[in-house]
Order: sequence, then structure tokens, then C-alpha cells
Amino acid sequence: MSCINIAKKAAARAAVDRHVKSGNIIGIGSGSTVVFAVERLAERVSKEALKVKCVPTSFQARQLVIQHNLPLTDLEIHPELDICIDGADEVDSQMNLIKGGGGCLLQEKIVASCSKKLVIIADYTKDSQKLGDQYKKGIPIEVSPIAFVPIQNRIQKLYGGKVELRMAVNKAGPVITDSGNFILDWREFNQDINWNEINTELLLMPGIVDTGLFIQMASISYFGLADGSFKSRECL
Ligand SMILES: O=C(CO)[C@H](O)[C@H](O)COP(=O)(O)O
Repeated sequence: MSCINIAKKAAARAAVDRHVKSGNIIGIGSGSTVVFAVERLAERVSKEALKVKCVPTSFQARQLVIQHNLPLTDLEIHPELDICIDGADEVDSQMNLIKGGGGCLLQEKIVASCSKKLVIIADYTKDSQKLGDQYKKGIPIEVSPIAFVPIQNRIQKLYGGKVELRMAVNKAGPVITDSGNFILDWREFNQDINWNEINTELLLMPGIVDTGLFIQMASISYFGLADGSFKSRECL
């Protein structure tokens, strides 16, 4: 296993072992690190006869839950969750996050906002001082397809940087999210941005459905290290 995967697995196992209890309704995030969390959850459910129900945050998460024979539910049946376990593209010293590298930011943010606790699992490369220090692919912004050009122009004019439409691999055209929207990736922005203010301003622009900025939402982050150990950071 690569160092990165060893780290992802360590973070995922720590989160599942420390935070999941029988009876929990659990939000299942998206991405490659979450795969290790679902594997560990399935292991605990089978060994300890834990009773849990899972709310997926994406098509990928739903498939993972089904493949591991974990009980599936949704926000209609369980609008309040005990915990959500999810990955991140970057976590800053204040526990603000960039998410949406996998394009699932909207459903991830909805499920996280319904959870008493958002537990982040990530490898050591995601740990940063300031948002934008580590993750060079930019801030993902989910937009209504008809609005992508006006939004691109507006963000570049107001805040600078480059805003690009995320294109699909192996398909001629843009990435379409699980909710039928497009993703813009905003890069090369000024690093001294007040992310809370910018996020609020972006969310007021008609056409922006949500942003990959998760400001003060996470309760604790686990960062897996290359030797299989982990460190954690809690929200103060
Ligand atoms: O936000 C996400 C998907 O929208 C993922 O959680 C994020 O991209 C991290 O992914 P990975 O665990 O593969 O590094």
C-alpha cells in the first residue's frame, strides 16, 4: 500500500473507532479516504453487532454503503444525524475546509449541516495553515448550468484569479454533479482572503448553488501519517 493510502486508512479507522456508537445515524462522505472508513464501519458492524444507519452524500457513497451491506437511510427519514464522516481537500489551522475535489460538495454540505458532529478524515498532505496553501486545484463552486459564464466573469472581476469550468475525463463536456449542476474551480486567488466573508458573498450570487468552502463546520479532523499513525485537530 502507498504511504498516502496508509495515511488515509489510519485517519479513517481512528475516526470510526473513536466516534461511531451503536444506534448512530451516520453521514457517509465521498472520496477515496471515505472508502477506508466504510470498510472499517462494516468490520465493526459485523464484529460488534453495531446498529447504525447511513446517509450517503453522493452516488459513490450510496454505492459504498450498499456494497458493504450497511443499512441505508436518507434525510427524509432521518433529518438529524449523530455524526458525518467525510474527507477534505484541505484543512486549515482554524478547521476551515476546501471540499468538492470529487464534485460532491453540495450533498456533502447538506448532510454535514444536519449532523451534530462533522469528523474529517484526511492524509497528511491536506493539513495546511491557510486555505489555498496546499490544494492547488482551487475552490470548487457548484453552479446552475445556465449561469456558469456570468459567474466565472463576476468572480474574476471582483476577486481576481482564474475560474475554470471543470471538464469531464473520458467525455466531451463538463462534469455534471449528482444534482445536475456544473462545477467551477477558482484558482490563483489572493491568499489573504477572508474566507468567511467571501463565502457569504459567493452564496448570495444568483446561480451559485454552493461552494466547497466549509467554514467552521468541522468538529475534529484526523490526519493520517505515512507510518500508519495519526494526529488530530479539534475545533476550539
Ligand atoms: O470533497 C470531496 C468530494 O467532493 C472529498 O471528500 C475530497 O475531495 C477528498 O477526497 P479524497 O479522500 O479522495 O482525498
